[in-house]
Amino acid sequence: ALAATACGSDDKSDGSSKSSGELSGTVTWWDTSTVGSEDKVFKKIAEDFEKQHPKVDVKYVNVPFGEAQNKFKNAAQSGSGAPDVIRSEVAWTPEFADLGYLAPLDGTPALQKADDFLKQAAASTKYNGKTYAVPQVIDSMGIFYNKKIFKEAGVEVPTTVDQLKTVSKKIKEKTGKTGLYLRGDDAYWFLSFLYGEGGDLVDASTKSVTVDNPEGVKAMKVVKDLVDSGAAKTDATDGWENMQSSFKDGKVAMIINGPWAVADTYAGTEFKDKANLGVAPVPAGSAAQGAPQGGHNLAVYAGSKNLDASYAFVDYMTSTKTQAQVTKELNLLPTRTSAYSEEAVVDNEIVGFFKPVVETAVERPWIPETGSLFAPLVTEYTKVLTGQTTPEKAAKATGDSYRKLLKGWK
Ligand SMILES: C[C@H]1O[C@H](O[C@H]2[C@H](O)[C@@H](O)[C@@H](O[C@H]3[C@H](O)[C@@H](O)[C@@H](O[C@H]4[C@H](O)[C@@H](O)[C@@H](O)O[C@@H]4CO)O[C@@H]3CO)O[C@@H]2CO)[C@H](O)[C@H](O)[C@@H]1N[C@H]1C[C@@H](CO)[C@H](O)[C@@H](O)[C@@H]1O
Repeated sequence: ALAATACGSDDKSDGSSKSSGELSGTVTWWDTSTVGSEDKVFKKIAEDFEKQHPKVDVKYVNVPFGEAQNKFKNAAQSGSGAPDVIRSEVAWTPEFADLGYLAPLDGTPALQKADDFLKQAAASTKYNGKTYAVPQVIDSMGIFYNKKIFKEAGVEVPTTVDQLKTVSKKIKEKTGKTGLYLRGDDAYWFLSFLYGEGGDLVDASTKSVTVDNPEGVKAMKVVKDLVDSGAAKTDATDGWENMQSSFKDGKVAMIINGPWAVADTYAGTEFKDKANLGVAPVPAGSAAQGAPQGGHNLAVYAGSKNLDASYAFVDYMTSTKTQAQVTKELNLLPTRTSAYSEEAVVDNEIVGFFKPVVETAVERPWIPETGSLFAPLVTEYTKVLTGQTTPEKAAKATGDSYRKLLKGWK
């Protein structure tokens, strides 16, 4: 069991007494994991923590990914209703830290064996020299493909955008199915094509906006061409559901996705036989190949009335053993180096594929504004894919929005 820190008075006004080092009180945890596939695993692990700390009551609250960020900011700002612990997406963490909403964790029981965390995962938890969260999962993206359809069409997995078009054409001819479902309502699905043209959204080292560089315009042309050529299909809304159901029902041969989608994908008719799911690197563009880095951290609300139990909970939820259990049950990638030598992780095929992908994933700038780059981008990205604007106009409009957001950037 996790020994609480022995310092401090036995009885605290906030009801979290630590007599004889025992933790007590309530820890409210906002989890953003996917309901129906991930949430039950995380809920069960939280209950295991309660068994180790009978006087602690973990109030598990599942808050949808699309709502949690603003919900937390509103609650933290108003000083009421914020949880003790939040599952803070990698881009939310620097923003929450900058706003003063997160408790620094250096030197607390929440952050044990800090050098055991992958450096890419730890990067999003550091802000102004302090650590404001503990990495829980790290992820990136790859091509998910249906081996049966590929076999039927007699094609190999594409390694470039050009091959993606050729392969999709052949799949259409041989099976009548569309090659790729390209998610059109979430700009995260644009990034690997942007990186493939040698572009990026911004360059934090020179404080310059780069999304409207020629590489950015080219990438917008690439994704437009995938849809216009019939290689890919897309939707302006309900992208997650449409992408997952098209792939799970065998209506498309490929999607681009990450480890967080594996549990849901395996529930599809096409993947009852898990061996039918193949995963491969995202296709290279004309200049480069690269996938974005994502993931989630656990952070403690600066205004928590039960810091001691919250620290212990975060440590438990991100421990080597817990990470190995999450990999075993959900195929998610650990953030602790030590977890990668746990038996359940060593043999995991999804981890085997995504570990090198994560290690070479394109680093994002962990500045407070980094998460805010997606809303203006998705507006233009969706319009390009649905023929409502041109690649040139979309890139320029996005760049202009970024220059308003990033004061003083070129
Ligand atoms: C627009 C958003 O832009 C950015 O988000 C980026 C994000 O930065 C990228 O990294 C990437 O995230 C990956 C993610 O890394 C990857 O793990 C996975 O996550 C899985 C979980 O694995 C799965 O367990 C489950 O949770 O489900 C998760 C999601 O499936 O997939 C994610 C990609 O989906 O892509 C995000 C963009 O989507 C902003 O950060 C905001 O989120 C912003 N939304 C705000 C917008 C506000 C109004 O404007 C609104 O008022 C606000 O309330 C909204 O918050």
